Amino acid sequence: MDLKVSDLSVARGGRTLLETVGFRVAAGRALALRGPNGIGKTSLLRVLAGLQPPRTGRVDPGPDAIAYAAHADGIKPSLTVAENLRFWARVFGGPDISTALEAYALAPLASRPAAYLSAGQKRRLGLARLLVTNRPVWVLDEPTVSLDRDAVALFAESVRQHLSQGGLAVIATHVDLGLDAETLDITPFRPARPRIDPGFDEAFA
Ligand SMILES: Nc1ncnc2c1ncn2[C@@H]1O[C@H](COP(=O)(O)OP(=O)(O)OP(=O)(O)O)[C@@H](O)[C@H]1O
Repeated sequence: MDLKVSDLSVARGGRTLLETVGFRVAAGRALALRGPNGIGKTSLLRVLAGLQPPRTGRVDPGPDAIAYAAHADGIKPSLTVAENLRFWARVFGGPDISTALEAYALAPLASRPAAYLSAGQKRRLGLARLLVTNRPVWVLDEPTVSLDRDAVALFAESVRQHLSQGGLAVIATHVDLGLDAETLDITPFRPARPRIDPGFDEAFA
């Protein structure tokens, strides 16, 4: 399955950030989104994931094919690491959690409540969640923030595995992830003149 984005306009807080965004990511490929702070990378990813509507344009396939991982990873603090993963596996109809635990070296932490995890451990749990979603399109916002070098390597290996199984990934990042990814700088999609759209109903902002 390929991801096709066409003629997308992205707004945040009533302001159009990006216009006529278009790209295609083939199955088995990763795309790294680049651009300066505040350009609209997170906002674009939120549109891809269906968390906010585009002003114009299309994303194919829709949110049901997409697993999104961002800063607030939807981790339930009172559940343990294993319980969090089992919960998501049930919600998404995904596989057994053992692969996810192993991929992010989380087995020693399996019975620890998520509330007690360090920032990097939380991030590993949020990324491990992708592996129990069974979804082909990964949309990742700064996935390596808080990760140490070993964890970045685990992440890169996990993405490689996903791609080798026919998945694809769109990753907003400021760092080189060591992946064989194409790069798209979204700066040219900034509107030439500022556009305010006070009437635009930005649901789920
Ligand atoms: N809820 C919101 N309401 C209004 N404006 C917002 C909201 N969230 C973000 N913005 C603004 O929208 C613009 C784009 O933000 P976004 O987070 O998409 O940028 P980014 O490219 O991901 O930045 P960074 O590289 O710093 O993560 C910024 O100017 C930001 O201040």
